[in-house]
Amino acid sequence: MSELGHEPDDDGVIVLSGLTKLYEPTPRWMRMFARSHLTEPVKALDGIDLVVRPGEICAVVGPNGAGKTTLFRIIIGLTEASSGQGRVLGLDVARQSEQIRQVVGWMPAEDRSLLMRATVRENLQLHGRLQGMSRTELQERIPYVLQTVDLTAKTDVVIASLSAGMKARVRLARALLPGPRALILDEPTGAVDPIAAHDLLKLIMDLVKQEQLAVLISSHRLEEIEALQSKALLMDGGRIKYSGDLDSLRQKWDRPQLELVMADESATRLVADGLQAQGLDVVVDGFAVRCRLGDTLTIGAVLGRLGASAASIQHIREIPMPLRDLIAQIYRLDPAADGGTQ
Ligand SMILES: Nc1ncnc2c1ncn2[C@@H]1O[C@H](COP(=O)(O)OP(=O)(O)OP(=O)(O)O)[C@@H](O)[C@H]1O
Repeated sequence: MSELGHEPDDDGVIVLSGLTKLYEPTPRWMRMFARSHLTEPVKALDGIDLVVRPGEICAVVGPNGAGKTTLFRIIIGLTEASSGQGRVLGLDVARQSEQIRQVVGWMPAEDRSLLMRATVRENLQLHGRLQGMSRTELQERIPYVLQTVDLTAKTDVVIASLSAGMKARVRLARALLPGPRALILDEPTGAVDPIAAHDLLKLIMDLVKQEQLAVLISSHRLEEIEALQSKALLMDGGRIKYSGDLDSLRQKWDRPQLELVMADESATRLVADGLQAQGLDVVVDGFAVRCRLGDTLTIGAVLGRLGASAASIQHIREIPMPLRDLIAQIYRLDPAADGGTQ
């Protein structure tokens, strides 16, 4: 085992196994003092297994309360797991959180963690010092991380005057300060407009490639997750609904739409009627007819049954399901999806 506890036969940077978190009810005596309290235990995580390797992005997706933030907080040692094991580069999340924070960059969801009246440099200096970095280290590292996130020109500007996109990049720069091997990004584009969000994600993808970082990222914007070409961990009520790459998820659950385009209205009507006669739900849009085939029908069989009217079809294409529909389908329809594959 190396200085960092890395085990040579283990290629996962982040390795979680059977991670469980139970938030206990607030003790009775404390309830009257607490702003909010729990009367029942809450199982926020229930047996989470995950491996994220160097150069890999894993998107953690789930509705509010699914357990995403709890998972992240356990990895960086802000919350203790109730059972199971978590390792980052072989370091134990429960016992070695200080060392873990030196190899993991954490980007929290909100700007609240930034000092609004201090400059970008002052924010990074404060954060670095709190993380135990020396002044000399910071003198070298701050210009480097600001250049990485393209904020050199804003080094001595106060945070309050920056756009939401720039503030997000400051939070990313802060996560990069220790020269991390892994990044944990909680809703990095939450308050950011779509163009700045696109640039931020592009930056993250380039960084992952160049520095072979292992990344865990949560986002409610599923189109962003698709663009990241990441693995996905779908969570619900603290449990895994699916774990694996997006291509396999598509292969397993995608029910693409079939679009047939004809040259005129009468041909369109004929084809639409022919599809309806096969029991398909049909949408007509101009001279295009769209339908989903379901699990059992093939395009060949459908066209064969259309008979002579198939000759009037000018163009056929399959339209993949948008990722949000695909994921919604997994959450809605498929209890058997629980646990998925790695
Ligand atoms: N400190 C806490 N004490 C008690 N319960 C908590 C605490 N933090 C989270 N929970 C509960 O644990 C569950 C998971 O919450 P968590 O914040 O991890 O989910 P999330 O997926 O990050 O949600 P969101 O998308 O809303 O941020 C929820 O039921 C939440 O109410």
